[in-house]
Amino acid sequence: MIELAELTKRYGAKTAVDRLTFAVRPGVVTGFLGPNGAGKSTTMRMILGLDHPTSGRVTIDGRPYDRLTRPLTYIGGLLEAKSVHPGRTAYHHLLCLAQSNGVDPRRIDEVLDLVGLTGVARKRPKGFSLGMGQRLGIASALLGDPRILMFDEPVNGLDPEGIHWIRNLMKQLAAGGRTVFVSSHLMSEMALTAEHLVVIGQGRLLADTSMARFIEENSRTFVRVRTPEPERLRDALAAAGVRPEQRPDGCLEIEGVPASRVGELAAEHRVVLHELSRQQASLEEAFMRLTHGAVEYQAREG
Ligand SMILES: Nc1ncnc2c1ncn2[C@@H]1O[C@H](COP(=O)(O)OP(=O)(O)OP(=O)(O)O)[C@@H](O)[C@H]1O
Repeated sequence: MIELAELTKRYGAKTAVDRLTFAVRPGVVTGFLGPNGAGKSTTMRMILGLDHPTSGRVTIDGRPYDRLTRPLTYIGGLLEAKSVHPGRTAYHHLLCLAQSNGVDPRRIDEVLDLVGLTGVARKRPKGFSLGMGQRLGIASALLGDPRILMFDEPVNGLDPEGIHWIRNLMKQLAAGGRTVFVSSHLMSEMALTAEHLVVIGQGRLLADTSMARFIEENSRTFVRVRTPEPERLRDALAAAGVRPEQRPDGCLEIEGVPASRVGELAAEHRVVLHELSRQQASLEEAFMRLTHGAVEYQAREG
């Protein structure tokens, strides 16, 4: 488990991370979201001991990162910035990490195989594509077979097959009881991967909740109906105290009543329906609604 308590980081007058308190628990993939500059990378760097908090603390299974012996066996991290020595082959990069963390070198072939880099193990990463670099970063994170994994934008540069692979890998790791904490700007991808969400804006915690609840609480859910007899349906609904809203495309929208009830009322009054569906906003819409006031860098519309 990763635990943050009042974690704060200031750069001069700029507060990048502002009293963040939350826990990332095992068993589910936890998504970490926030607009550009919200403080996600700074938070992740502090978790891995790469940046020192101005105040507050963060612990990995109860201990700060710099107090872990053989840290790679506790937490594996993939951060956006590449930290691969350009002169070493992929295999040697992993070997150095294994040796400094007391990891059995036999694990190297396992992780290279797992990320699909066995064929280029003896090549230098400077010739790697962005996607191959990401895969090597993921191999490094998995090397110590840690209970906690943290990925900053892991799908960056990956092709659709690679994205599918990393999504399933994260889900499998979580299903096996590991703690998986992942940031991404791709909302559709996050919606498919994470079960729990932590959302920050301007360094502050905005939400720490399940994916389903996050969407429900930050969006409008309604029933959409299309009928060739809108007046008759409107009367049938009005008789039951339900007031639909007419949309320019001819559909009716109804809030606060389940789709099943709308269908029953239409059936009772023998009104033909061409469409009856429950509409819920996407994660992207819910995210935009919640973070609207916390966006630091915003382009002008138009
Ligand atoms: N070394 C630094 N010195 C000064 N300011 C910094 C430094 N690192 C980060 N910041 C500032 O702290 C804030 C948070 O940055 P951070 O990179 O953590 O955000 P982020 O959520 O990861 O953003 P993005 O989604 O764009 O990657 C930003 O305003 C950034 O400019």
